[in-house]
Amino acid sequence: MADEAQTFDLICIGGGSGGIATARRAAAHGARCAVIESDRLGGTCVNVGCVPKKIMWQAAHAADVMERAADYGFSGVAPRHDWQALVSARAAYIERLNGIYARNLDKAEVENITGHARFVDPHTVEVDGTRYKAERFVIATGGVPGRPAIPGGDLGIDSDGFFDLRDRPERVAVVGAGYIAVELAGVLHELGSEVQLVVRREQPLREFDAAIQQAYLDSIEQGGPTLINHFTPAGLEAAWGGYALHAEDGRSLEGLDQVVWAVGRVPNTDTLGLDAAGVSTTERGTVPVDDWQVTNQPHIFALGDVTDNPYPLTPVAIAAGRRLADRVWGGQPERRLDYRDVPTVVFTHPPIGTVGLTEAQARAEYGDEVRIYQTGFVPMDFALAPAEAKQRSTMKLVCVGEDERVVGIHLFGVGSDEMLQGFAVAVRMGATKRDLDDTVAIHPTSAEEVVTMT
Ligand SMILES: Cc1cc2nc3c(=O)[nH]c(=O)nc-3n(C[C@H](O)[C@H](O)[C@H](O)COP(=O)(O)OP(=O)(O)OC[C@H]3O[C@@H](n4cnc5c(N)ncnc54)[C@H](O)[C@@H]3O)c2cc1C
Ligand SMILES: NC(=O)c1ccc[n+]([C@@H]2O[C@H](COP(=O)([O-])OP(=O)(O)OC[C@H]3O[C@@H](n4cnc5c(N)ncnc54)[C@H](O)[C@@H]3O)[C@@H](O)[C@H]2O)c1
Repeated sequence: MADEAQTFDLICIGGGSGGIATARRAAAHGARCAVIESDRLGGTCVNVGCVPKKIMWQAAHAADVMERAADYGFSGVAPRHDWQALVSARAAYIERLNGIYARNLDKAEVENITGHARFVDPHTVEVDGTRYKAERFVIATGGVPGRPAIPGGDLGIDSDGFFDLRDRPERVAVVGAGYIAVELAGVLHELGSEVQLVVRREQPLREFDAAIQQAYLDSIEQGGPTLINHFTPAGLEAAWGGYALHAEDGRSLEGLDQVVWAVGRVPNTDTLGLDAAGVSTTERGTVPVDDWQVTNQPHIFALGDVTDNPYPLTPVAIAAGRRLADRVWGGQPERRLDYRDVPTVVFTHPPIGTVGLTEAQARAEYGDEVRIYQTGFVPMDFALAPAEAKQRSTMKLVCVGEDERVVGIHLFGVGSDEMLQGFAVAVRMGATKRDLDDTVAIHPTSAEEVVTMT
C-alpha cells in the first residue's frame, strides 16, 4: 500500500492562512505540493476568525456612526438592525472566499485534498484510508477555542459559536481578557446588547502598553461593555430561563442569555499522529520549532498558531510560510521570519494599533535610555459631539538612545487600525523621532499627531 501512495515534494497539513501560503509559494518555486484540509479552505481566519469578525466590527462601526449622525445635522436616523440579514450576507461572502481559495490552489497547481490528515510514519500521512507521501511536511493545523474546565462550561459558547448565533443575545457575559474577548464584547455592545466583560484580574489587555490599557478602560467606562474584574469563573448553570455565571469568590452574574468564552486557544495536534512522525510537542500541545520553523524532525516544519509563535496572527503565519518556501525551494538560504516589530491591531471601538516594545519592555531592555512621547486628544470625528460623547485618542512613542530610535508605537483611537501599517515600516527601517518630526504632517488627521509629538 505504501508504495502506491501519491508522492509530493511538500504536503502542508492544514488549509488555513499558513498552509495555503506555504504551498502556493513552494509551488511557484517549482515544488510539487499538496494541501490537506479537513474543514473549509481558508482556516480560522476566513471562516471563524479575522474575516467574519471584521464584518461584525464594520457593522458595529456603522451603528456607531449612525448614532452620531445627529451631530452633523441628520435627523430621522433610527435604524433597526437585522442580525439574521447580516449573518446571511457574511456567510455568502465567506463562501465566495472559500471558492476563491480553491481556485487559487488550482491555478497554482497545488493538489487540494479534503479530509483529516494523520501521520502514519515520518514521511507518510493517511487521509480517510488513502496514504500520501512527501519529502517534506509543513504542520499548519492552527487551533480551536478553549473552554474552562468548570461545571457547566459546555453551556456557554466560544468564538466559533458566536459566529453561529442566529439572534443577538440581549444580556451577555464575555469571559476573557485578550483580543477575542474585547473584540466580541465591543461588537455585541455596539449592536445593542448589554455586555459584561469578565476578567480574572484587574483589567483586560494586560500585554499591551499601560497607556493603551488605560485608554481602553476609560473608553468602556465612557460607553462600552461593563467591566467585571477579579472574577474567576467557577461554574455556569441554566437558571430562571437564562444562565448564571458563578465566581470562585461566591459572586454570580445572573439572567444572562449567553456566555461567551474567550479564554485562549488550543493547538490542533492531538489527532495528528505526531508520535508516528517522531515530532515532539510541548505540554500545551504546540509544536516547538527553531528560528527556521524546523521541528525536531529536519524534514518537518511547523508554523502559525500551532507553534509557540508570539503573534498568532494571520499575516504572521503567511509570512513564516512564504519565507520558509523561499528558503527551501526558492534558493534563498537566509530567508526566515523575524518575529520582532510585528504590527497588530485589536478591533475594539475605537481600535488599538501597536508595534514594537511597550514602555515597560523598553525600560527593562534599555533602562534610562528610554524616552517617551505621549499625547491625548479628541479626534475631529468627535468635534461636534456633545462633551459626554467625545471619544479620546491616545498615542505613545517609545524611543531609545541618543538618536531616539523609535522602538514602539502605541495607538488608541479612530483610524488607528489603518494608520499603523505605514508607521510599522518606519519602525522596521530604524526610524528616529527626528525622522518622524521631519515628515510633513497631513492635516487635519489623527495620523499627524504621530509626527508632531513633543
Ligand atoms: C475570532 C478570531 C478573530 C481573529 N482575528 C484576527 C485578526 O483580525 N487578524 C489576524 O491577523 N488574526 C486574527 N485571528 C487569528 C488568525 O485567525 C490565526 O492566527 C490564523 O488563522 C492562523 O493561521 P494558521 O494557518 O496557523 O491556522 P488556521 O487558520 O487555524 O488553519 C488551520 C487549518 O488546519 C485544519 N486542520 C487542523 N488539523 C487538521 C488535520 N489533521 N488534517 C487536515 N486539516 C487540519 C483546520 O481545519 C484549519 O482549517 C483571529 C482568530 C480568531 C479565532
Ligand atoms: N485583531 C486581531 O488581530 C486578533 C483578533 C482575535 C484574535 N487574535 C489572535 O488570536 C489569539 C488568541 O486570542 P484569545 O483572545 O483567544 O487569546 P488570548 O490568549 O489573547 O486571551 C485569552 C484570555 O483569557 C484569559 N483566561 C484564560 N483562562 C481563563 C479562565 N478560566 N477564566 C477567565 N479568563 C481566562 C487569559 O487571562 C487571557 O487574557 C490572540 O493572541 C491573537 O493573536 C487576533
